[in-house]
Amino acid sequence: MTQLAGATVTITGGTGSFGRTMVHDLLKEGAGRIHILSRDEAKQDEMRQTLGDSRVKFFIGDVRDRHSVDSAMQGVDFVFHAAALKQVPSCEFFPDQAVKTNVVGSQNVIESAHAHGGRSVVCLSTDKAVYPVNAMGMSKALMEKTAQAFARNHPGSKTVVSVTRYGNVMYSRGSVIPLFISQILQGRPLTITEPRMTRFLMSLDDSVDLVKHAFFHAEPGDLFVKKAPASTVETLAIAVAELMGVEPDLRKIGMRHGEKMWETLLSREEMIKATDQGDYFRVPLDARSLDYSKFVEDGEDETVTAGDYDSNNTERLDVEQTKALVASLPEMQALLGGGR
Ligand SMILES: O=c1ccn([C@@H]2O[C@H](COP(=O)(O)OP(=O)(O)O[C@H]3O[C@H](CO)[C@H](O)[C@H](O)[C@H]3O)[C@@H](O)[C@H]2O)c(=O)[nH]1
Repeated sequence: MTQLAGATVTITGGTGSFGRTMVHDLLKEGAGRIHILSRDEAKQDEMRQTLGDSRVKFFIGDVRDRHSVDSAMQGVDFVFHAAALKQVPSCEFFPDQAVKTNVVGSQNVIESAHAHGGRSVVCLSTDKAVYPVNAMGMSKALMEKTAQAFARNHPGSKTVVSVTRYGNVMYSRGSVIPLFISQILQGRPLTITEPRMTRFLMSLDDSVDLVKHAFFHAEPGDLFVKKAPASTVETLAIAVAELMGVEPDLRKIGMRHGEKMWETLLSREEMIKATDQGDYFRVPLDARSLDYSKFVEDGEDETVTAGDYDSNNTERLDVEQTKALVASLPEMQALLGGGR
């Protein structure tokens, strides 16, 4: 029996793909109550009917509204904070909205969890928060800083706040694998932005593992990433085409606005401090309390020699390995098993 048995868990953004995967897992683990806080009543209703489990309670609200956050935190033990604005273009056009949800909203969640005596808060971040080039990544980077500042400024708190950073989720809504599949089904060429571009490849189950690892192992202000392989987009396109039984027909469209050639899960400054925990890297909080000298007068020599952990230098999958990984996804198995 894990520590989740009988526990009350609040999930913000609980009707999204991360939230749903987490709910299924928590129910299996014997969680006592699960509080879902989210904005969309239709999605909540659909989820309520599909789950049919009275342990899951639904709260309509918005992380921007502290009062609504408080109502979902009654009796809470664990908090998984997944609510976010995460689309690159919408955050680019409305950065103030990204700040309200991703930064101010996260602060509300953390402070509310603290006020309600929560044991552990895990905030979901993204590789796009490292060396960010777009407003989505920048606002997520500030969310991370907000979580770490809470830990630094509340040393005696019984609420442990940590961050998990995540790469691309394979088969998530609007992402490139379902796009390639729909292009294949329509007999169209696969659009590739830039063949050499690399991305970490992760599954939703990996994310649940990472969050649970953080729930139980985090010290205040810790940041965790799960090690993951990567492929180029060209390899990914060929792999999907071959799995679907068609000749790869690729059309290059060029890099899109606000994207990078590769993503970084840990910067070199973080890699210097990181400890290798097997499947995970843990980066402890930089707990120098308001020590301005480290930012101004004293540098660190190791920073020069250490390297990032990014989708170019992690394990690189070839076409066969990428096919095996994509074929293991439940969505892909349903598609291939059901015929085309
Ligand atoms: O037609 C396309 C579309 C995408 N890609 C490439 O495929 C990779 C993955 O693209 P996704 O769109 O699946 O993922 P992104 O890394 O671009 O980011 C996506 O996931 C983010 C969350 O991390 C945000 O939700 C964002 O808005 C969303 O586009 C990228 O290298 C991209 O350049 C192509 O080759 N062809």
